[in-house]
Amino acid sequence: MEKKDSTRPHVLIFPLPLQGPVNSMFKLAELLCLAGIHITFLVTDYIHTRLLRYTDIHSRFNRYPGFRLETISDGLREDHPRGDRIMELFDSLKTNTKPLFKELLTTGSLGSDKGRPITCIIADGIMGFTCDVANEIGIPIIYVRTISACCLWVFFCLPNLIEAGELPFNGDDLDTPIKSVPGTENSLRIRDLPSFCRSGDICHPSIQLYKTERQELRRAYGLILNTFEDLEGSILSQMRTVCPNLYPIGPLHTHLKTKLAAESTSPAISSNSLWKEDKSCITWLDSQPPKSVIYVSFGSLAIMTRDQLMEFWHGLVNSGCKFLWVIRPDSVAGDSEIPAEVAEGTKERGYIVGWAPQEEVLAHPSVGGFLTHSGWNSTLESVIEGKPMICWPYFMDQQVNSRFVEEFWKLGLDMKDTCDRVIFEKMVKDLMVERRDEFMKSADQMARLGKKCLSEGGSSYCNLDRLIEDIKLMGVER
Ligand SMILES: O=c1ccn([C@@H]2O[C@H](COP(=O)(O)OP(=O)(O)O[C@H]3O[C@H](CO)[C@@H](O)[C@H](O)[C@H]3O)[C@@H](O)[C@H]2O)c(=O)[nH]1
Repeated sequence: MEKKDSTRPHVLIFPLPLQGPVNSMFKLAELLCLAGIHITFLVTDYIHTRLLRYTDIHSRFNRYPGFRLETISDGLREDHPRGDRIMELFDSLKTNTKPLFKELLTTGSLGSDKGRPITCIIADGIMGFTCDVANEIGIPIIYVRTISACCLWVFFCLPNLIEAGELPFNGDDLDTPIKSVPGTENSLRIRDLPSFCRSGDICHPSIQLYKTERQELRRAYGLILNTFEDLEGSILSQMRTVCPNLYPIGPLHTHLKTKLAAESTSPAISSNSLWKEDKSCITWLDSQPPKSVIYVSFGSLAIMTRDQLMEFWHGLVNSGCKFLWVIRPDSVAGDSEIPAEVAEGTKERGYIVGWAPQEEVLAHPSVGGFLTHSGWNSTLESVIEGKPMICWPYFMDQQVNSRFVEEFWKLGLDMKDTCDRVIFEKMVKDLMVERRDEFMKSADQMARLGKKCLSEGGSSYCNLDRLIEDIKLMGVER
């Protein structure tokens, strides 16, 4: 018998309002839409304004009649530098957005999509207030974390690190090995832990926030991760000992492309970018020899000093490699203009844009390597395209990711804690020429495994099927 509309699954998706998480949660939303699940996607007003300005999000989701975009306030002034002062954003979400979220779910329009109530919430696990509300009103919640499993595992182990006296760190030697993160074979050093772990203060707000992740994530029905077994299997096994119901369904962007291709549906032409994409760089790449270009981008939040910019510039020029460099207008501290020397000198050797269509860039045959800040989306996008990386982590999970790239996965070089033109020049030459074969062997293999896990019977394919089944059951049970 046909189920009544009111028992059809209707998922509310609420991402953390930052570029990386919004990006991957849209991919997840589209994967669920393809499975016939109704989605209400909740974004903050700030994110909504940028999506309307830089994407054609509405026409893109038009093909899914069950998709709706809704907005909520993050409680901050419009000109607040959210990306720069993330803890203030977190605090405001908890204080100001939480009551609005509850109101939307209990009295507002969210639950009234033609009589189809919300049957499941999928929210970023760092926004624990969503779980408070979900539990209060009796809606099952599944958490998502859009960082790597390896970083999340370090968060899970923070209480162990504190108990063992490895944190707070009051020493001088950042190469001190870490012993209280099982499964990492003592290969992590203090410098490879999330940046806030270097603080000698146990009361540091980030330590206080992330040390509760293990308990926090266990409050939810399960945890969705944008990763895959062949990449992070040993860490996922460790995580399952404390958080058994994991859904590793990544890499999400390729998972979506694979599903769309299987349905003979054209992939989305628009992106989820919160900046204006400059597609002219693709034309420039078209004119370059295969694998000759190093792509340089530090994601949506990282900020460098003018000195650091100049060190990178000289290193790139001295390496003799062509480069494509994303310099966001807000990415150089105190400077919105690219120095004339850099702009002028780049004409011969490379191309600079304010924001690139990154997935397309990394898939381009002319790109041979990636200088990245090691944000998790960028890392996965590089892994799946088989492009080796030089990692210059800026903060948080990026410190852990960059260590895994070099030490565990052998996919590139970790340049954390230094920004020196000579070191960088050598690394570019190693990545692109001298040690190319060594890196390409691991990169090709991991890219192959990353695609295989998305084909029928593959781990991410099966985990997505399981997630969809579980969501559908929640719809029937409510
Ligand atoms: O010119 C550009 C630069 C980036 N991107 C996209 O922007 C996203 C950037 O995401 P990510 O690489 O994860 O970096 P951040 O924007 O810095 O992401 C934040 O969120 C991530 C988790 O989602 C964390 O891993 C990071 O540490 C955190 O800084 C990626 O999908 C890129 O494809 C573009 O489209 N064009």
